[in-house]
Order: sequence, then structure tokens, then C-alpha cells
Amino acid sequence: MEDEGSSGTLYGEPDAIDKGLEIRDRVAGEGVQVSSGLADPVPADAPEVLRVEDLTVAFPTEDGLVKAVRGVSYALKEREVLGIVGESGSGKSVSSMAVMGLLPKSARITGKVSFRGQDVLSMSARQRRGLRGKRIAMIFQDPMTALNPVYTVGFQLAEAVLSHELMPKKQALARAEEMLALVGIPQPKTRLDSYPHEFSGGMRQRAMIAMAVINNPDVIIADEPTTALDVTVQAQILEKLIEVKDAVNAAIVLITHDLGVVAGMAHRTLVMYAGRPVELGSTDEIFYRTRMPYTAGLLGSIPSAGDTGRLRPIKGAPPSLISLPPGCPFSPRCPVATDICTKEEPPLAPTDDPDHLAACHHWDRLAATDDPTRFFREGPGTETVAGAAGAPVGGIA
Ligand SMILES: Nc1ncnc2c1ncn2[C@@H]1O[C@H](COP(=O)(O)OP(=O)(O)OP(=O)(O)O)[C@@H](O)[C@H]1O
Repeated sequence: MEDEGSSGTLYGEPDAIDKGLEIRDRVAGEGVQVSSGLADPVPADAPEVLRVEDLTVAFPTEDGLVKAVRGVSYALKEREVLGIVGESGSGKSVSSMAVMGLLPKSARITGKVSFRGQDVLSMSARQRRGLRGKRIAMIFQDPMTALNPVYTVGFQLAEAVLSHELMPKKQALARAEEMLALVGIPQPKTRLDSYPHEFSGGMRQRAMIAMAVINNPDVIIADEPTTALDVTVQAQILEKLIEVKDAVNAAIVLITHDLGVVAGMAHRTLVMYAGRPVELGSTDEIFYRTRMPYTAGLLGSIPSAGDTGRLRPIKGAPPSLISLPPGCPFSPRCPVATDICTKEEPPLAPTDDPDHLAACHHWDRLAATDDPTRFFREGPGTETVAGAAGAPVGGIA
């Protein structure tokens, strides 16, 4: 079999990051755009497909108001891959669920989401259902949350088509077979009759990708699509995802803990911390001209070739989203923080490159050095631990 089943969680495991960097370096070595890795470049004049403006989401709870997302804004062009990176609880999933209209009724949502110019948040439930699965599709970490164990894969794929389009069942099944072939499932005709449990973890995730693209969506939101798979299978699935999205001309919002995944796959990257976007720019900019200390901390914790195997996670933990500290939420962990950082929260604003935004009072200090990760090695906020495989990386746990 081409790939095997899932083997547990790999959050931030060095092998996964190495794999992403290896893909990036391989592609860079061939003179192709580093940031996009496997994806085709996006033409500068490509039309915008999705726009999120100043999105906030809060959940009233017994303990207080959880400010899960605060001021997320981004625009996605046709065929573009936007990586959203951040540690657990940073608001990556909630912001995407808001776009899909999948949050519980109790969620307080403000801001604007536009899909090809249509206001999504003010749509009726029926209009949203029409958008979901057809124009905007979603891939989850665990395919078993989306695949029903009691129906065959072929039936479920055909249903996904028939719920949006009237056509003979035979035609829907033919489309299902075509999609299974597209995502690299061997003997797709026979596999239509398999139940999800008869697939390996990697094959189930391929089936999820088939389900996501079967209606030719404009946008795919992939939330940790490979986190539950082992490293080799992760790379295969990500490569397939990029190949398939180019085949159907979809854009992707790729949500991940794993900077390596973003390095290989995303044209642009949005880094989130404590519910806020803290850095946004081309993936090249984020990796090579980092302007936000949190991102520098994450990058500094990636083991590089020749490293002695010592990882440097960012010391401390993210703040409570119920009682955020005044000023910059990263300041208690930040080696370059000064007084102003504990008093005023910096806006996400242009840096020395107008398309590279950072939420930092001191981005110019990072711009003044070739290696902004050094602040974490030298300054307060650094903790060096023996880097056994599986140790948390960059506070990602
Ligand atoms: N229904 C809810 N009620 C209260 N709090 C919630 C609810 N859903 C999410 N949250 C909180 O919102 C915050 C952001 O969660 P989110 O799932 O977006 O994080 P994430 O960055 O995607 O992390 P992970 O990678 O672990 O999924 C978390 O603190 C989470 O506990």
C-alpha cells in the first residue's frame, strides 16, 4: 500500500518541520519561488476570492468572555495558498469556522467576510449551506469526523455532488471515481464500494480531499489536514493537496501548527498569537525577513541541519483569552519588549515592506539584524532544553 495509517499526533515534531524545509529547499534549489513550494505562482492580477475584515469572535462562558479571535483580516486571491500558523488556542480554527458559518449560536461575531464580493455573515442559513461544500469546502484533521462509517466512500462522495447538483446517480458515482483517481487512490472504481474503516489514515485523508474538491470549490479551508498522519504520509498528502487544488483552480487557507508545512506550501503566511494576527506577508518575508519576535521565536526553535539537537522553545505560555494582559499579549515572553509593550497593544501595520505587516513596536530592531532568532538565544525569554524528538517546538504543543 502506498501509505499507512495514522500514528498519533505530530505537533511540531522536528521531522515534520524538516520535511517542510526540505521541500522548500529542494524547490528553491531548482530556482522556483521559495514561498509557494509546490504550488504554482499566483498572478499579480488574480481576482480576489475571499476577504476577511477585522473579524472578532468571543464566547460567553461561566468564567467570562473568551476573546478567541481579535481583528483578523486577510484577502485571498484565486489559486493562492495562505498559511495560518500559530500555537494551540491562537484562534486559527475559530476564525475559519466563522468564515464557514459553523460556530455555535452563542458566539459573538463582528467584522466582515466577503466571498467574491458577497457578504457571508449576513447570509441566510440556506444561502450559507449553498456556499459550504460547493464554493467553500473544508478538510478537517480527522477525516472520521466528516466521513460516515456506515456508508461507502463512493456513496458519500456521490451524495456530496447530489446535494448541490441534480444529476443521475450513475453520473455522480462516475465523478466520485474520477476524484478518487485524482487524489491518487489506486483502483478507484473498486474503492468506491469500500467503507471508510477499510481505508488507511492517509487514504481517508485523500478521500476527504476528493470530497472537498468534488464540486470544484473556489476555496478550500484545510484545518491541520495532515497533523494526525506520520511524517512521510504528511508530505505525500500535502503534495497531493497542492496538485489537486491546482487541477481544480481552488485557493487554500492552510491552517497548521507546523512552520515547515507553510514553508513548503504557502504563498503567504499569517502568524496568529492569542487570537490576533501578529505577522502577515509572503512566506519568504516571514522566514527570511521576520519582523515579529513571536515568529522569530518559532523559527529559532526549528532545528537546522548540523544542529546539536537542542531545541529552544519560547519560554512561558500564551495568556488567558479571558483576561488578556494590557499591551502586547506577547510582551511577557518577548526578549525585545520594553515599557511601551506592556502598555500599548501595537496594531498590525506595514513594516519596511508595505506588504509585510507586523504587530510589534520594535520590528525595526528585528530588521536591523540578519538573525532575529538570536534575541531568543541571548535575551530573556529563552530556555534551552534537550531536543528529544517529540519535545514541543517553539511553544507549539
Ligand atoms: N465554543 C467555545 N466556547 C468557548 N471557547 C471556545 C469555543 N471554541 C473555541 N474556544 C476557545 O477559543 C480559543 C481559540 O480556539 P481555536 O480552536 O481557534 O484555536 P486553534 O489556534 O485552532 O488551536 P488548535 O490548533 O488547538 O485547534 C481557544 O482558547 C478555545 O478554547
